[in-house]
Amino acid sequence: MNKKRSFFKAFYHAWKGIQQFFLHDRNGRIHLGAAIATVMAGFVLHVSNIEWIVLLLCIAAVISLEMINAAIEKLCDMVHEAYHPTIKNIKDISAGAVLLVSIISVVIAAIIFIPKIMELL
Ligand SMILES: Nc1ncnc2c1ncn2[C@@H]1O[C@H](COP(=O)(O)OP(=O)(O)OP(=O)(O)O)[C@@H](O)[C@H]1O
Repeated sequence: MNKKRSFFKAFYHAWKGIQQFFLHDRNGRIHLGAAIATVMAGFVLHVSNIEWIVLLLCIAAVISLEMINAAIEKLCDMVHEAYHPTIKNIKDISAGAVLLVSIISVVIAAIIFIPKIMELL
């Protein structure tokens, strides 16, 4: 297979992964909803270019980490479905990474949005 073909094939598989996550994963749909709400708030509250960059980076960080977390969970379930302390440790650390970035993203969103909401009141 030539390089150009394999590049498009890899792109196609990655796109299928994104589709699978947003359509069939409960957390994927929740994160997609939160991302759409954030973007809508950005338009309504007229955020600046730099604020858009920060918000989009937060959205990308949270969603991509959640995708990796979902993949790790699936791998764990395939390798060892029954209870195992190491699986617990792996899943907890993976979920903790998502929680950490999510909390920081909420704080960043609050820093950007709250003053703009206050101005409207
Ligand atoms: N096989 C296992 N062995 C030990 N602990 C597990 C195991 N499976 C799940 N757990 C524990 O349960 C928690 C939740 O795991 P689970 O796989 O249900 O993920 P989740 O956060 O509920 O994600 P989702 O909502 O996507 O299913 C883990 O963080 C871990 O503490």
